[in-house]
Order: sequence, then C-alpha cells, then structure tokens
Amino acid sequence: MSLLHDLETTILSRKGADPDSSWTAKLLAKGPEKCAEKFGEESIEAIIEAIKDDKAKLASEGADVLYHFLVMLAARDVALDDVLAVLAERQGLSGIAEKAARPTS
Ligand SMILES: N=c1c2ncn([C@@H]3O[C@H](COP(=O)(O)OP(=O)(O)OP(=O)(O)O)[C@@H](O)[C@H]3O)c2ncn1[C@@H]1O[C@H](COP(=O)(O)O)[C@@H](O)[C@H]1O
Repeated sequence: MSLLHDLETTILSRKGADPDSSWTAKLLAKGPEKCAEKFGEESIEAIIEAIKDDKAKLASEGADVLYHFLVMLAARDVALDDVLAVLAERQGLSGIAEKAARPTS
C-alpha cells in the first residue's frame, strides 16, 4: 500500500461522513462537479508556483493537487488503481509513439 492508496482509503471512508467534522466529507457532499472545480483551482495554484519557480510552495500546492485529484476520482467512483493501470500500460512507450497510436476521431 502506498501513501496515495492510504489517502484514497481515508477519502473513501469520508463518503457519507459528517461534513462538519471532515473537509473531505464536506467537499464530497457538494458533488462531483464541485470536487472537479476545486481540483482545477488547486491545479492553477500549483501552476502559478511553478511559473514563479517557488519550489517549496510548488511542493505544497502539489500535495493539494494530489489530494484533490483523489477526491475528484472518489466523487466519480474511479479507483486510483484504474489511473495507475493506464500509467503502467504506457510504461516503456514514448509519449510521441503513444500519441501517434491514438485512434483518430
Ligand atoms: N491532504 C489533505 C488535504 N490537503 C488539503 N486539504 C484541505 O483542503 C482545503 C483547501 O484549501 P483552501 O485554502 O483552498 O480552502 P478554502 O479556501 O477554505 O476553500 P474555499 O472555501 O475557498 O473553497 C483546506 O481546508 C485544506 O485543509 C486537505 N484535507 C485533507 N487532507 C487529507 O485527508 C485526510 C482526511 O481529512 P478530513 O476529511 O478533513 O478528516 C487528512 O488526514 C489528510 O491526510
């Protein structure tokens, strides 16, 4: 079990919990759209720190991004392992080759 899996387990345990006692429960109670919006906000804050090259703040905002990403996944019943499986499939395949192999729409 990785730290991210542990955090996912904690987040899933907050589904239906008292929103007054848990930030995660409060966020999940607002629905998947709000969770996605919050993930977007946190991502923008990380982008700003990356542009400013503030390494400490980027690490801090990066932690917020990972947490809110897991909350967004939980809100839509997507498991962290589903994301990791996609990453695992891509291992050893260059991004350029992966893009070229995508079906055209
Ligand atoms: N990793 C986190 C984590 N990262 C960030 N946050 C919270 O995310 C919130 C976002 O910060 P903001 O400053 O954007 O919040 P805000 O400005 O009040 O939000 P808005 O009202 O403006 O939308 C803060 O309340 C942070 O405390 C987190 N809350 C929880 N966790 C993890 O989740 C676990 C369970 O937490 P609870 O669900 O609160 O028990 C914790 O033990 C941690 O491991």
